[in-house]
Amino acid sequence: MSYIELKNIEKSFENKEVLKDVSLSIEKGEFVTFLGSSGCGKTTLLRCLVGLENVDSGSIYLDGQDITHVSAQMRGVSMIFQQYCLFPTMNLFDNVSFGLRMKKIPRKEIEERVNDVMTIVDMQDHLDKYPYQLSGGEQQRAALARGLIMNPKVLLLDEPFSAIDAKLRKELQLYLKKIHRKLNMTSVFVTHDQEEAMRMSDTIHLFHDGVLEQTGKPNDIYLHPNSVYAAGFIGSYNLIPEELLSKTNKKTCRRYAIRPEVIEMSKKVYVQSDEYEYLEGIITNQIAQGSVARTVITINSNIEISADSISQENFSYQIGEYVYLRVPKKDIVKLSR
Ligand SMILES: Nc1ncnc2c1ncn2[C@@H]1O[C@H](COP(=O)(O)OP(=O)(O)OP(=O)(O)O)[C@@H](O)[C@H]1O
Repeated sequence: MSYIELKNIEKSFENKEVLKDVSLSIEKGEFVTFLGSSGCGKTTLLRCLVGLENVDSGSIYLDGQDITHVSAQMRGVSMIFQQYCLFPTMNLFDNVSFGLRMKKIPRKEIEERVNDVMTIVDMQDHLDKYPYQLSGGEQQRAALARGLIMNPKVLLLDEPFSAIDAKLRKELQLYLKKIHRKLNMTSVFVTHDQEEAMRMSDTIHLFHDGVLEQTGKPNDIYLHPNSVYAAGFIGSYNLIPEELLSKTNKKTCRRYAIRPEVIEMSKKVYVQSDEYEYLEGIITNQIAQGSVARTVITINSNIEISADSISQENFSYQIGEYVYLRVPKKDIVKLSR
């Protein structure tokens, strides 16, 4: 049995099914992410895991124990929220030690544990400060310390960095990974940001409309999405109808997915080889994305394909220009649904 097992979880709010027969398992020490678009049920599943929501049916096991009906306080799971949820009238020492004080832990032990945990999040010099005296990133680190101090069996993080600017967010992501490696604490992270999920996770569970759509290692999901939804959500795949690729003129519902970065573009017709599929069309847009540039090519006047190249290569092309494309067949993903 895995460290955490969620079995056939169902949950509705006001007759709306939010979680539909969700089953997944998490290993001890793993960093997993629940990824999916807004409203797909990620936070609800996290709240069921921590015990803030009851499931309608299904079971939750932690470390071999059935905790489905165990109260949130008794589960040994800590949750860090998007809003830092620090008490504004308490300094950091009181904020971080709050849970231990509620448990009537002796003062000396509290001081030691606060010191340890504030050293881990690199905030040992801020104990006397109040939340309003801290930056957003510092507040989130203090919230993390408040979760860690309880020595939870599992740390749950609900979009903890979504209110933080892009640069600091990347720093905190690296920081959290470092802490995770150091403490080897089983962690479940919720985000709708695929890049964040790719960067942080050992395993990604991708959700769509209350259903677990795909589970895998970040690179596996990136290279082998199994559905139109997964391909659209991860890696900005181009979705191509079969008749366009195979040149058989077969009209099927089957779709293929191609990542923008595997498409090569040329002003001249390619010499044909069995290893490639070939397309051609007109450049209808160019989008600068820093070091990478995205070119949009319209094929058969109605299908748009994005191709990524390093920005400098892209300078030689113009909107309106006719171009030839080739795609290695090994990089074309056949979608099963
Ligand atoms: N307490 C509640 N009462 C009624 N509906 C709810 C409640 N909590 C969540 N929902 C609904 O359940 C659905 C899933 O919500 P949830 O917060 O789990 O989604 P999410 O994937 O975490 O989205 P986001 O990324 O926007 O937070 C949404 O339609 C939401 O409106």
